[in-house]
Amino acid sequence: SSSHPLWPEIEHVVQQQVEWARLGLGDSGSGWQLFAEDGEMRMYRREEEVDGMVVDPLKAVHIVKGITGHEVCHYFFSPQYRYDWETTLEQMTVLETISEDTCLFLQTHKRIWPASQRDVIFWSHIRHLPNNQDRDGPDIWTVVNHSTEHKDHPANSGKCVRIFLTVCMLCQTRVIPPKDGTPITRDDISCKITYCSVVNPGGWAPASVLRALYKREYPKFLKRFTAYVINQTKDKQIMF
Ligand SMILES: CC(C)(C)c1cc(CCc2ccccn2)cc(-c2ccc(S(=O)(=O)CCO)cc2)c1
Repeated sequence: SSSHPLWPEIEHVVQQQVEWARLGLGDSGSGWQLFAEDGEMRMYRREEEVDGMVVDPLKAVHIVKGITGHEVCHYFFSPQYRYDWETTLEQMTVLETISEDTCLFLQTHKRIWPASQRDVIFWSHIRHLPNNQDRDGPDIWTVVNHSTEHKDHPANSGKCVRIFLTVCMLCQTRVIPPKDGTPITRDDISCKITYCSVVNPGGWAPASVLRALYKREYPKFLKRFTAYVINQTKDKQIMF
């Protein structure tokens, strides 16, 4: 509900992330390095450090056939599916259901050797930005996850190092209606995904270790997640 204390921050961060995700990668001078490619998926990162810690922003663009942006965002946002696709997840708790499109999560992730175990608290918001203003404008679905504090779970109070993240999953659905006017099937749809992520690993971890971990884990994550959505939706009615 828009009266929740987090609402102004949610509104601001969602607008900012949608703008950021919709920006291209700029010219080569903007520092984005292509570090992973797999079929239609292209993953870019920039090398950035904050207080000596690696916080390399990541931007991935992927085009997936047979699913819609609404379906991608539905499976990314909804807590009930997360253990199916988030394999680094050890424990997920919904601390608060702020509204039907906004939740507060506490997640502990499995330890990724040699870094120590991490946890994260973030709000997650799903939003449909229809293109009703101009017909051929993009119809966008997005999920934004952004770290926040919680009075009952102070950072670094237990066994885990607290990480901080901002993640935006932005999707644009493309439909090519069949010429003969027959109903649209999954062969006629595709989804352009822009996934932006900045993960601050919290406690100190060697830059080389983190960069190797990011390089290995991120491509796996996006491939696994999109394959999961394809598999979950293949025999279901299209969710536009
Ligand atoms: C390695 C990397 C892929 C960057 C990574 C490592 C870890 C585990 C914690 C961690 C971080 C840094 C170093 C070691 N372990 C967590 C995450 C992470 C967590 C959450 C989300 S989310 O968008 O909120 C989807 C819901 O889970 C995305 C990414 C990423």
